[in-house]
Amino acid sequence: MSTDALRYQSGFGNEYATEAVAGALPQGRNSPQRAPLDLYPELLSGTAFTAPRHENRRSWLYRRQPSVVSGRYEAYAQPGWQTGADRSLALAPEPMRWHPIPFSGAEADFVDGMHTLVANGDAEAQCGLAAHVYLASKSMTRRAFVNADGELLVVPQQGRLVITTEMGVLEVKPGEIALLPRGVVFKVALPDSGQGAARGYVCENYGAQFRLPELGPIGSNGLANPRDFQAPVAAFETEAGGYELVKKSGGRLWRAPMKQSPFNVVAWHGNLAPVKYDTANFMTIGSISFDHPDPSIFTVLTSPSDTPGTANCDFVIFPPRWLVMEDTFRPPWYHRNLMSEFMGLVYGEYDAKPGGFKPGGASLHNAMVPHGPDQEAFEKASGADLKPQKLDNTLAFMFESRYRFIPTAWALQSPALDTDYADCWAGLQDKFKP
Ligand SMILES: O=C(O)Cc1cc(O)ccc1O
Ligand SMILES: [Fe+2]
Repeated sequence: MSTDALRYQSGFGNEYATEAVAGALPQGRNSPQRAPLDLYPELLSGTAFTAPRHENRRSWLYRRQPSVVSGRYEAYAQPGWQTGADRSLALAPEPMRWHPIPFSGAEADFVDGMHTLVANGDAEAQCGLAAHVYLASKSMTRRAFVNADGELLVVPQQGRLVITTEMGVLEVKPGEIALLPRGVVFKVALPDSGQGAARGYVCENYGAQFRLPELGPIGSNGLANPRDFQAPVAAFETEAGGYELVKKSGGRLWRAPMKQSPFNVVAWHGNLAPVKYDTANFMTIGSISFDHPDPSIFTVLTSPSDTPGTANCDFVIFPPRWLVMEDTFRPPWYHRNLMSEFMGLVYGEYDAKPGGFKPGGASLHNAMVPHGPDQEAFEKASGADLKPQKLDNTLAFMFESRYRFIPTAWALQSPALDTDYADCWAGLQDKFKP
């Protein structure tokens, strides 16, 4: 598959249709007695057949061999990739933070380089998510991956990724994100690997699929606009030879040999598709009067739970923006939240933690754990001249969930764990003047 001139189809959850060879898509029906070019029709369902129409996601793939043609699976060891909450862990209800997660020096591809930092919920119960960091130094070549446990939201922090999927190729760089549906086979190449390894964050969402948030009184435009999402056009590999398919299923990894490339889809149509999105296209809204608004105005995608407004996961970004609020403490307020907050930083500085939170690091503020600006941010913002100010060259993000996140043993034992994190608030004085 050539990546010279990647082409995309615009939109989020619309009915895409694409063929790498003209005439490969059947017309007027999905499954003719013999499909054009003798391809095999295969249905990929991302929701139950009977999901309401506005939530229903499925695509028809027309391929040289159906996915069922596969060797036998055997267990595959990847101890870094954990699934669901480990409730045996007694964890003090304290704020936690990690310095940039260091590269170990060990050669690893995107799958082997995946390390779970925190997880909640239960993949079998289809609720919750894991937040992973990938540390990858080599491309996947004759190796592909598929996840039956959840969809993957990939947030590159360092290095570009070329993500070859069954449905075509996506290229993403830091500042962009990729959303890979549950069940779609993909592999990840590192086009910049000569310049060092690739690092980024992944949200593995076991729950309802990410979708665009409701806009309410904002109206019919704004935040992440659907047309800025890009799905790939159909593309398939022609090189002969086998593959290893690694599959995550039931919290375990498995591998099977395949005689053919799984990237053999010649055409597809439907509304279930991998997509990419450039956060530079996010139409950011903020206060033009006073007060710091709730960060829900920065929601890019939301995975709802069965309680309205109480997300399984909100993917929220803190992009470059103007601050103009009058008589206002402009950074985030001190707060305690019912929801649990996992944060990462792609580049720049985060205004609540200008010194201590670094790109490639992470923080965790679980339900009702108090947090807010560190002392440095508090003092700067309480005395600042409130002229219009551009927060520029910055991109932080949050995976916010109704379920408490449990760090993994790997994250707790990591040298990147910032054991002095709470000291950033220790100097805040009682300045009350009765
Ligand atoms: O805690 C954080 O840094 C994230 C956050 C940002 C914000 O602007 C308001 C609330 C909130 O939880
Ligand atoms: Fe917060």
